[in-house]
Amino acid sequence: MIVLVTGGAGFIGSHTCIELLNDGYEVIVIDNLSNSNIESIVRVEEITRKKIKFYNFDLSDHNRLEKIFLEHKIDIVVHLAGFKAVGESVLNPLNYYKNNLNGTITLCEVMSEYNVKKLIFSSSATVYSQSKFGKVSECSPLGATNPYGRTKLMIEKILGDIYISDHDWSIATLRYFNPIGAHSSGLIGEDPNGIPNNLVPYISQVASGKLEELKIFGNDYDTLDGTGVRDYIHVVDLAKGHLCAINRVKESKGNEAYNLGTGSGYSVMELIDAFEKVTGKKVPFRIVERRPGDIAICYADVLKANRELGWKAEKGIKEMCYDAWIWQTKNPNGYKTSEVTTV
Ligand SMILES: NC(=O)c1ccc[n+]([C@@H]2O[C@H](COP(=O)([O-])OP(=O)(O)OC[C@H]3O[C@@H](n4cnc5c(N)ncnc54)[C@H](O)[C@@H]3O)[C@@H](O)[C@H]2O)c1
Ligand SMILES: O=c1ccn([C@@H]2O[C@H](COP(=O)(O)OP(=O)(O)O[C@H]3O[C@H](CO)[C@@H](O)[C@H](O)[C@H]3O)[C@@H](O)[C@H]2O)c(=O)[nH]1
Repeated sequence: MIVLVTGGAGFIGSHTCIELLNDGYEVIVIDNLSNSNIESIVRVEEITRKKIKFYNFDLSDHNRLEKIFLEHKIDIVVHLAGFKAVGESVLNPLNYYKNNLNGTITLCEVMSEYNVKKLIFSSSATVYSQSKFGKVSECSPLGATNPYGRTKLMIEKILGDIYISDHDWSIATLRYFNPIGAHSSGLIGEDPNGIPNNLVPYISQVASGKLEELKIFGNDYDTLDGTGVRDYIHVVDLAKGHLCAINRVKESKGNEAYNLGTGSGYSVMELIDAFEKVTGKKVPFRIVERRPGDIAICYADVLKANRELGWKAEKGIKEMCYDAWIWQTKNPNGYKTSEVTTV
Protein backbone atom coordinates (compact mmCIF):
# COMPACT_ATOMS: atom_id res chain seq x y z
CA MET A 1 0.00 0.00 0.00
CA ILE A 2 1.18 3.50 -0.79
CA VAL A 3 1.01 6.27 1.80
CA LEU A 4 1.57 9.91 0.87
CA VAL A 5 3.08 11.84 3.79
CA THR A 6 2.90 15.62 3.48
CA GLY A 7 5.49 17.36 5.67
CA GLY A 8 7.36 14.05 5.94
CA ALA A 9 10.79 15.68 6.31
CA GLY A 10 9.78 17.40 9.56
CA PHE A 11 10.12 16.30 13.18
CA ILE A 12 6.97 14.17 13.48
CA GLY A 13 6.82 13.30 9.78
CA SER A 14 10.30 11.76 9.69
CA HIS A 15 9.52 9.54 12.70
CA THR A 16 6.19 8.58 11.13
CA CYS A 17 7.93 7.61 7.87
CA ILE A 18 10.14 5.17 9.81
CA GLU A 19 7.14 3.42 11.35
CA LEU A 20 5.35 3.28 8.00
CA LEU A 21 8.36 1.85 6.16
CA ASN A 22 9.02 -0.67 8.95
CA ASP A 23 5.40 -1.76 8.68
CA GLY A 24 5.75 -2.48 4.97
CA TYR A 25 4.12 0.61 3.44
CA GLU A 26 5.59 2.36 0.41
CA VAL A 27 6.13 6.01 1.32
CA ILE A 28 5.95 9.14 -0.81
CA VAL A 29 6.86 12.44 0.83
CA ILE A 30 5.94 15.94 -0.31
CA ASP A 31 7.75 18.67 1.62
CA ASN A 32 8.91 22.14 0.57
CA LEU A 33 11.63 22.04 3.27
CA SER A 34 10.42 25.38 4.63
CA ASN A 35 11.09 24.09 8.15
CA SER A 36 13.18 20.98 7.60
CA ASN A 37 16.24 19.52 5.95
CA ILE A 38 16.48 16.84 3.26
CA GLU A 39 19.05 15.11 5.50
CA SER A 40 16.16 13.81 7.65
CA ILE A 41 14.89 11.80 4.67
CA VAL A 42 18.40 10.48 3.97
CA ARG A 43 18.65 9.34 7.59
CA VAL A 44 15.21 7.73 7.62
CA GLU A 45 16.39 5.70 4.62
CA GLU A 46 19.59 4.83 6.48
CA ILE A 47 17.67 3.65 9.56
CA THR A 48 15.09 1.61 7.66
CA ARG A 49 17.26 0.60 4.67
CA LYS A 50 14.26 1.45 2.52
CA LYS A 51 13.68 4.15 -0.06
CA ILE A 52 11.32 7.11 0.04
CA LYS A 53 10.06 8.90 -3.08
CA PHE A 54 10.67 12.53 -2.17
CA TYR A 55 9.15 15.59 -3.86
CA ASN A 56 10.15 19.11 -2.94
CA PHE A 57 7.27 21.48 -3.64
CA ASP A 58 4.56 23.48 -1.92
CA LEU A 59 1.42 21.54 -1.16
CA SER A 60 -0.74 24.32 -2.55
CA ASP A 61 0.72 23.71 -6.04
CA HIS A 62 -2.34 22.03 -7.56
CA ASN A 63 -0.67 21.00 -10.84
CA ARG A 64 2.33 19.34 -9.24
CA LEU A 65 0.14 17.61 -6.69
CA GLU A 66 -2.09 16.22 -9.46
CA LYS A 67 0.98 14.80 -11.17
CA ILE A 68 1.88 12.85 -8.02
CA PHE A 69 -1.63 11.38 -7.82
CA LEU A 70 -1.49 10.53 -11.54
CA GLU A 71 1.89 8.84 -11.28
CA HIS A 72 1.25 6.85 -8.09
CA LYS A 73 -1.74 4.85 -6.91
CA ILE A 74 -1.93 6.47 -3.50
CA ASP A 75 -4.08 4.65 -0.94
CA ILE A 76 -3.86 6.86 2.15
CA VAL A 77 -2.65 10.37 2.96
CA VAL A 78 -1.01 11.40 6.24
CA HIS A 79 -1.16 15.19 6.26
CA LEU A 80 1.41 16.86 8.52
CA ALA A 81 2.59 19.77 6.34
CA GLY A 82 1.99 23.14 7.95
CA PHE A 83 3.50 25.95 9.97
CA LYS A 84 3.39 25.36 13.73
CA ALA A 85 4.94 28.19 15.77
CA VAL A 86 2.34 29.91 17.95
CA GLY A 87 4.27 33.17 18.45
CA GLU A 88 5.12 33.48 14.78
CA SER A 89 1.45 32.95 13.90
CA VAL A 90 0.50 35.94 16.06
CA LEU A 91 3.05 38.11 14.22
CA ASN A 92 2.28 36.77 10.72
CA PRO A 93 -1.31 35.50 10.79
CA LEU A 94 -1.81 35.69 7.03
CA ASN A 95 1.18 33.41 6.38
CA TYR A 96 -0.36 30.86 8.70
CA TYR A 97 -3.86 31.04 7.24
CA LYS A 98 -2.46 30.95 3.71
CA ASN A 99 -0.05 28.10 4.20
CA ASN A 100 -2.06 25.82 6.46
CA LEU A 101 -5.46 26.33 4.84
CA ASN A 102 -4.44 26.54 1.18
CA GLY A 103 -2.24 23.45 1.48
CA THR A 104 -5.04 21.44 3.07
CA ILE A 105 -7.75 22.60 0.68
CA THR A 106 -5.61 21.85 -2.38
CA LEU A 107 -4.75 18.44 -0.96
CA CYS A 108 -8.39 17.55 -0.29
CA GLU A 109 -9.45 18.77 -3.74
CA VAL A 110 -6.88 16.58 -5.48
CA MET A 111 -7.62 13.60 -3.21
CA SER A 112 -11.29 13.91 -4.09
CA GLU A 113 -10.53 14.18 -7.84
CA TYR A 114 -8.48 10.99 -7.68
CA ASN A 115 -10.92 9.22 -5.37
CA VAL A 116 -8.41 8.89 -2.53
CA LYS A 117 -10.54 9.47 0.55
CA LYS A 118 -8.56 8.10 3.48
CA LEU A 119 -6.90 10.86 5.45
CA ILE A 120 -4.99 11.20 8.73
CA PHE A 121 -4.67 14.83 9.81
CA SER A 122 -2.23 16.35 12.36
CA SER A 123 -4.18 18.52 14.72
CA SER A 124 -3.19 19.74 18.16
CA ALA A 125 -4.24 19.99 21.78
CA THR A 126 -4.24 23.72 21.14
CA VAL A 127 -7.77 23.37 19.63
CA TYR A 128 -9.23 22.88 23.12
CA SER A 129 -10.50 25.98 24.85
CA GLN A 130 -8.69 26.62 28.12
CA SER A 131 -9.97 24.08 30.61
CA LYS A 132 -10.02 24.66 34.35
CA PHE A 133 -9.69 20.96 34.94
CA GLY A 134 -6.59 20.31 32.84
CA LYS A 135 -7.72 16.97 31.46
CA VAL A 136 -9.34 17.18 28.04
CA SER A 137 -11.31 14.57 26.13
CA GLU A 138 -12.36 14.75 22.49
CA CYS A 139 -15.75 16.09 23.67
CA SER A 140 -14.26 18.99 25.64
CA PRO A 141 -15.13 22.47 24.38
CA LEU A 142 -13.09 23.70 21.42
CA GLY A 143 -11.75 27.20 20.89
CA ALA A 144 -8.27 28.25 19.87
CA THR A 145 -6.58 31.38 21.20
CA ASN A 146 -4.06 32.17 18.43
CA PRO A 147 -3.93 32.09 14.61
CA TYR A 148 -1.99 28.81 14.50
CA GLY A 149 -4.60 27.10 16.67
CA ARG A 150 -7.39 28.63 14.62
CA THR A 151 -5.93 27.14 11.42
CA LYS A 152 -6.11 23.69 13.06
CA LEU A 153 -9.65 24.29 14.23
CA MET A 154 -10.72 25.60 10.81
CA ILE A 155 -9.18 22.58 9.11
CA GLU A 156 -11.02 20.26 11.49
CA LYS A 157 -14.27 22.02 10.52
CA ILE A 158 -13.42 21.81 6.80
CA LEU A 159 -12.78 18.08 7.12
CA GLY A 160 -16.08 17.71 8.97
CA ASP A 161 -17.89 19.46 6.11
CA ILE A 162 -16.14 17.30 3.53
CA TYR A 163 -17.34 14.20 5.33
CA ILE A 164 -20.90 15.53 5.59
CA SER A 165 -20.90 16.18 1.84
CA ASP A 166 -19.46 12.78 0.96
CA HIS A 167 -19.69 9.81 3.32
CA ASP A 168 -17.10 7.88 1.31
CA TRP A 169 -14.38 9.73 3.20
CA SER A 170 -12.61 8.20 6.14
CA ILE A 171 -10.83 10.81 8.24
CA ALA A 172 -8.92 10.50 11.50
CA THR A 173 -7.87 13.77 13.11
CA LEU A 174 -5.07 13.26 15.62
CA ARG A 175 -4.80 15.89 18.34
CA TYR A 176 -1.19 15.70 19.45
CA PHE A 177 -0.23 16.80 22.95
CA ASN A 178 3.47 17.67 23.51
CA PRO A 179 5.70 15.48 21.34
CA ILE A 180 9.32 15.32 22.53
CA GLY A 181 12.26 12.91 22.36
CA ALA A 182 13.80 11.45 19.24
CA HIS A 183 14.45 8.15 17.50
CA SER A 184 16.65 5.94 19.69
CA SER A 185 19.34 5.80 16.96
CA GLY A 186 20.04 9.50 17.61
CA LEU A 187 19.96 9.99 13.83
CA ILE A 188 16.72 11.94 13.59
CA GLY A 189 15.11 14.39 16.00
CA GLU A 190 13.73 17.88 16.45
CA ASP A 191 15.76 20.55 14.66
CA PRO A 192 14.32 23.96 15.52
CA ASN A 193 15.40 27.06 13.62
CA GLY A 194 17.32 29.50 15.83
CA ILE A 195 16.47 29.70 19.52
CA PRO A 196 13.90 27.02 20.41
CA ASN A 197 10.41 28.04 21.55
CA ASN A 198 9.53 24.71 23.10
CA LEU A 199 10.69 23.44 26.45
CA VAL A 200 12.63 20.28 25.66
CA PRO A 201 14.75 21.55 22.76
CA TYR A 202 15.54 24.57 24.96
CA ILE A 203 16.55 22.40 27.95
CA SER A 204 18.72 20.24 25.65
CA GLN A 205 20.58 23.29 24.40
CA VAL A 206 21.08 24.59 27.95
CA ALA A 207 22.39 21.22 29.12
CA SER A 208 24.80 21.10 26.18
CA GLY A 209 26.12 24.59 26.98
CA LYS A 210 24.76 26.17 23.80
CA LEU A 211 22.34 28.33 25.79
CA GLU A 212 23.10 29.80 29.20
CA GLU A 213 19.96 29.11 31.23
CA LEU A 214 16.34 28.09 30.91
CA LYS A 215 13.75 30.74 31.61
CA ILE A 216 10.81 29.13 33.39
CA PHE A 217 7.67 31.00 32.44
CA GLY A 218 6.04 31.45 35.85
CA ASN A 219 5.99 29.42 39.09
CA ASP A 220 2.73 30.79 40.43
CA TYR A 221 0.30 28.54 38.57
CA ASP A 222 -2.18 26.45 40.50
CA THR A 223 -0.09 23.27 40.16
CA LEU A 224 1.94 21.17 42.62
CA ASP A 225 5.13 23.23 42.25
CA GLY A 226 3.64 26.29 40.53
CA THR A 227 5.07 25.56 37.06
CA GLY A 228 3.02 24.61 33.98
CA VAL A 229 1.94 20.99 33.51
CA ARG A 230 1.82 19.31 30.08
CA ASP A 231 1.29 15.87 28.60
CA TYR A 232 4.67 15.08 27.02
CA ILE A 233 4.63 12.17 24.60
CA HIS A 234 7.56 10.35 22.99
CA VAL A 235 7.58 11.14 19.27
CA VAL A 236 8.02 7.44 18.42
CA ASP A 237 4.84 6.57 20.34
CA LEU A 238 3.12 9.39 18.49
CA ALA A 239 4.40 8.09 15.15
CA LYS A 240 3.04 4.63 15.99
CA GLY A 241 -0.34 6.24 16.65
CA HIS A 242 -0.46 7.05 12.92
CA LEU A 243 -0.21 3.35 12.04
CA CYS A 244 -3.18 2.60 14.31
CA ALA A 245 -5.12 5.49 12.80
CA ILE A 246 -4.37 4.14 9.32
CA ASN A 247 -5.77 0.75 10.32
CA ARG A 248 -8.88 2.51 11.54
CA VAL A 249 -9.47 4.48 8.32
CA LYS A 250 -8.82 1.36 6.26
CA GLU A 251 -11.55 -0.50 8.15
CA SER A 252 -14.32 2.05 8.46
CA LYS A 253 -15.60 5.31 7.01
CA GLY A 254 -16.29 8.35 9.17
CA ASN A 255 -14.70 11.45 10.62
CA GLU A 256 -13.25 11.11 14.12
CA ALA A 257 -10.83 12.99 16.33
CA TYR A 258 -8.42 11.27 18.73
CA ASN A 259 -6.19 12.62 21.48
CA LEU A 260 -2.63 11.34 21.28
CA GLY A 261 -0.95 11.84 24.63
CA THR A 262 0.12 9.67 27.56
CA GLY A 263 -2.72 10.76 29.85
CA SER A 264 -0.24 12.04 32.47
CA GLY A 265 1.03 15.54 33.10
CA TYR A 266 4.52 16.67 34.17
CA SER A 267 5.45 20.11 35.42
CA VAL A 268 8.40 22.08 34.06
CA MET A 269 10.29 21.39 37.31
CA GLU A 270 9.55 17.66 37.10
CA LEU A 271 10.76 17.58 33.53
CA ILE A 272 14.00 19.37 34.42
CA ASP A 273 14.51 16.92 37.27
CA ALA A 274 13.98 13.88 35.01
CA PHE A 275 16.30 15.38 32.38
CA GLU A 276 19.07 16.04 34.92
CA LYS A 277 18.77 12.53 36.36
CA VAL A 278 19.00 10.65 33.04
CA THR A 279 21.69 12.85 31.49
CA GLY A 280 23.80 13.71 34.55
CA LYS A 281 23.80 17.33 33.28
CA LYS A 282 22.74 20.42 35.22
CA VAL A 283 20.05 22.64 33.72
CA PRO A 284 20.47 26.12 35.20
CA PHE A 285 17.19 28.01 35.25
CA ARG A 286 15.60 31.30 36.28
CA ILE A 287 11.95 32.01 37.02
CA VAL A 288 10.56 34.78 34.82
CA GLU A 289 7.11 36.19 34.02
CA ARG A 290 4.38 33.92 32.70
CA ARG A 291 4.37 33.57 28.89
CA PRO A 292 1.23 35.20 27.45
CA GLY A 293 -1.29 32.60 26.29
CA ASP A 294 0.08 29.76 28.46
CA ILE A 295 -2.31 27.75 30.61
CA ALA A 296 -1.60 25.99 33.92
CA ILE A 297 -2.37 22.37 33.10
CA CYS A 298 -3.18 20.42 29.95
CA TYR A 299 -3.17 16.66 29.59
CA ALA A 300 -5.07 14.15 27.51
CA ASP A 301 -7.91 11.81 28.18
CA VAL A 302 -6.68 8.97 25.98
CA LEU A 303 -9.52 6.47 26.43
CA LYS A 304 -10.92 6.98 22.93
CA ALA A 305 -7.57 6.30 21.24
CA ASN A 306 -7.03 3.26 23.52
CA ARG A 307 -10.47 1.88 22.74
CA GLU A 308 -10.98 2.73 19.07
CA LEU A 309 -7.44 2.76 17.72
CA GLY A 310 -5.98 0.10 20.02
CA TRP A 311 -3.16 2.56 20.70
CA LYS A 312 -1.40 3.47 23.93
CA ALA A 313 1.80 5.41 24.57
CA GLU A 314 4.48 3.15 26.03
CA LYS A 315 7.56 5.27 26.63
CA GLY A 316 8.02 7.16 29.87
CA ILE A 317 9.46 10.58 30.67
CA LYS A 318 12.99 9.21 31.29
CA GLU A 319 13.17 7.64 27.84
CA MET A 320 11.84 10.86 26.29
CA CYS A 321 14.57 12.91 28.00
CA TYR A 322 17.31 10.38 27.26
CA ASP A 323 16.49 10.15 23.55
CA ALA A 324 16.22 13.94 23.23
CA TRP A 325 19.67 14.21 24.82
CA ILE A 326 21.29 11.58 22.58
CA TRP A 327 19.94 13.44 19.52
CA GLN A 328 21.31 16.73 20.92
CA THR A 329 24.78 15.34 21.70
CA LYS A 330 25.13 13.54 18.37
CA ASN A 331 23.81 16.53 16.39
CA PRO A 332 24.74 19.73 18.23
CA ASN A 333 23.77 21.76 15.14
CA GLY A 334 20.81 19.64 14.17
CA TYR A 335 21.00 18.44 10.58
CA LYS A 336 23.37 21.30 9.70
CA THR A 337 26.37 19.20 10.72
CA SER A 338 28.92 21.39 8.99
CA GLU A 339 27.70 24.63 10.56
CA VAL A 340 30.57 26.69 11.94
CA THR A 341 29.83 28.91 14.91
CA THR A 342 31.28 32.37 14.39
CA VAL A 343 31.62 34.99 17.06
N1 LIG B 1 5.53 19.51 17.23
C1 LIG B 1 4.47 19.80 17.97
O1 LIG B 1 4.58 20.17 19.15
C2 LIG B 1 3.08 19.68 17.37
C3 LIG B 1 1.98 19.64 18.25
C4 LIG B 1 0.70 19.54 17.70
C5 LIG B 1 0.53 19.49 16.31
N2 LIG B 1 1.60 19.53 15.49
C6 LIG B 1 1.38 19.50 14.03
O2 LIG B 1 2.02 18.37 13.47
C7 LIG B 1 2.51 18.66 12.17
C8 LIG B 1 3.98 18.32 12.10
O3 LIG B 1 4.66 19.03 13.12
P1 LIG B 1 6.25 18.98 13.28
O4 LIG B 1 6.54 19.24 14.70
O5 LIG B 1 6.79 17.75 12.63
O6 LIG B 1 6.64 20.26 12.45
P2 LIG B 1 7.79 20.47 11.36
O7 LIG B 1 7.84 21.91 11.04
O8 LIG B 1 9.02 19.79 11.80
O9 LIG B 1 7.18 19.65 10.11
C9 LIG B 1 6.25 20.23 9.20
C10 LIG B 1 6.80 20.00 7.81
O10 LIG B 1 5.89 20.54 6.84
C11 LIG B 1 6.64 21.21 5.82
N3 LIG B 1 5.75 22.20 5.23
C12 LIG B 1 5.17 23.28 5.83
N4 LIG B 1 4.37 23.92 4.97
C13 LIG B 1 4.42 23.23 3.78
C14 LIG B 1 3.81 23.39 2.52
N5 LIG B 1 2.97 24.40 2.27
N6 LIG B 1 4.09 22.50 1.54
C15 LIG B 1 4.94 21.48 1.77
N7 LIG B 1 5.55 21.27 2.95
C16 LIG B 1 5.29 22.14 3.95
C17 LIG B 1 7.85 21.77 6.55
O11 LIG B 1 8.95 22.00 5.69
C18 LIG B 1 8.15 20.69 7.58
O12 LIG B 1 9.06 19.73 7.08
C19 LIG B 1 2.20 20.14 11.92
O13 LIG B 1 1.02 20.22 11.17
C20 LIG B 1 2.01 20.70 13.32
O14 LIG B 1 1.15 21.79 13.33
C21 LIG B 1 2.87 19.61 15.99
O1 LIG C 1 11.57 28.23 27.48
C1 LIG C 1 10.54 27.72 27.96
C2 LIG C 1 9.60 27.03 27.16
C3 LIG C 1 8.46 26.52 27.75
N1 LIG C 1 8.25 26.67 29.09
C4 LIG C 1 7.04 26.06 29.70
O2 LIG C 1 7.04 24.69 29.37
C5 LIG C 1 5.71 24.21 29.14
C6 LIG C 1 5.63 23.61 27.73
O3 LIG C 1 5.82 24.66 26.77
P1 LIG C 1 6.07 24.34 25.21
O4 LIG C 1 7.10 23.28 25.06
O5 LIG C 1 6.31 25.63 24.53
O6 LIG C 1 4.68 23.67 24.77
P2 LIG C 1 3.20 24.25 24.75
O7 LIG C 1 3.17 25.69 25.09
O8 LIG C 1 2.36 23.33 25.60
O9 LIG C 1 2.78 24.11 23.22
C7 LIG C 1 3.18 23.00 22.39
O10 LIG C 1 2.25 21.98 22.48
C8 LIG C 1 0.94 22.30 21.99
C9 LIG C 1 0.06 21.11 22.19
O11 LIG C 1 0.43 20.09 21.35
C10 LIG C 1 1.04 22.72 20.53
O12 LIG C 1 -0.22 23.09 20.07
C11 LIG C 1 1.99 23.90 20.39
O13 LIG C 1 2.11 24.21 19.04
C12 LIG C 1 3.33 23.50 20.95
O14 LIG C 1 4.23 24.59 20.89
C13 LIG C 1 4.79 25.43 29.36
O15 LIG C 1 4.32 25.37 30.70
C14 LIG C 1 5.73 26.64 29.19
O16 LIG C 1 5.34 27.75 29.94
C15 LIG C 1 9.15 27.34 29.89
O17 LIG C 1 8.97 27.49 31.09
N2 LIG C 1 10.28 27.87 29.29
